[in-house]
Amino acid sequence: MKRIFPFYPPLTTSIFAALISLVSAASSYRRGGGFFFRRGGAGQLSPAAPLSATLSPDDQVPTIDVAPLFNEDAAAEERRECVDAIGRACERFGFFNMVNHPIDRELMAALKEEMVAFFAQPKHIKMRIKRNSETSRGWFDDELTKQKMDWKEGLDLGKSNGRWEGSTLDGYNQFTESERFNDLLKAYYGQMERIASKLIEALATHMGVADPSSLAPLFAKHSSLLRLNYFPPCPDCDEYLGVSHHTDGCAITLLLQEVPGLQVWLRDKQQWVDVQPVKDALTVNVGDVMQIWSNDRYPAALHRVQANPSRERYSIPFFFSPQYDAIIAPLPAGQQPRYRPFRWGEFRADRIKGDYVDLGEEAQVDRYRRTEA
Ligand SMILES: O=C(O)CCC(=O)C(=O)O
Ligand SMILES: [Fe+2]
Repeated sequence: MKRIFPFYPPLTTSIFAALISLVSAASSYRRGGGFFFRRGGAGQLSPAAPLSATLSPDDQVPTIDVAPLFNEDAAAEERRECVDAIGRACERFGFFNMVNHPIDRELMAALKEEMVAFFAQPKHIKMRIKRNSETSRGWFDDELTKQKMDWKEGLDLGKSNGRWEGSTLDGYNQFTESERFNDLLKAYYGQMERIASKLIEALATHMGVADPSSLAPLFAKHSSLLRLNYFPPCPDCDEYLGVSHHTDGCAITLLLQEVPGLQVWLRDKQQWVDVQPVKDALTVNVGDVMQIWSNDRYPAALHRVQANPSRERYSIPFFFSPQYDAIIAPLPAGQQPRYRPFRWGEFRADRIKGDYVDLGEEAQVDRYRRTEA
């Protein structure tokens, strides 16, 4: 298969250092085992669990042309079809690939180039911006998902309360030493904000919210996270995953990925399905907040990333989350709400507590589920 990124020697030293590290940095955006996930025994969750051959082409994550959402001149019918396709994909898969999005291709290419150069630096340079007990943002190579070390490195950056500067419950940004890279990250983040807002509006439309633009104020001062992932080749793919199974704790995630490895748990087939990268597409998935807003109509997608024995992989998820003071509650009128309202910042703060100490199972949005529902 075509290598998308230039080859850089795997940074195995940092990974081994991470493996023997006593730091237990539980993920800020990880959890799994949602209520839709019926465990089929440990084997089903293990990295090497085989995919069954019973899938049909209908069971593949759909690719959707999203141009009508962004084109002012698009016919209403075209826009409706697009919204329908997105809604249906979110109901069944919690995932879709979107093509014909308006992201600047040159910006994407430049960002990828800088990302590869960043992770190729020696560990002691990356350590200068290591995330720590004061800030959840920066570089890391000690991510735990489901209390298990992920086979990857990452770099987290994002606005806090709508600003790049300052410190909030997520901590503060630690920028890289490359001004060009920092500028590209900010520019890309800006494009993600715009596209994610449109997708939120599309889903609000699909679920019949009276004013689909009414969610926009909940993101006015958001603290969404841009994460850069680097997955070095892994000598023991039977033992490790790039990222263990989890759902994303945001509203929706927009993911740039070019090398296979990502899989989603298909509930109706009770098996893992590859989320194949599509050229020039961005992959979108449903997070916990959207599950609650939709009152379970769009369940947060349970997904994982397989490790690869020979091939490097990079990915860039953008986790679009509401602002801290947003009250999250199911939106559809005329339905029994399955969750009680909660303040987003409270949940986020609890999740961050698990970042630096292994507190066992992380905070889950399921704690807001009404037992009588
Ligand atoms: O790398 C990917 O394809 C997905 C990564 C992911 O799920 C995450 O960072 O939350
Ligand atoms: Fe994820």
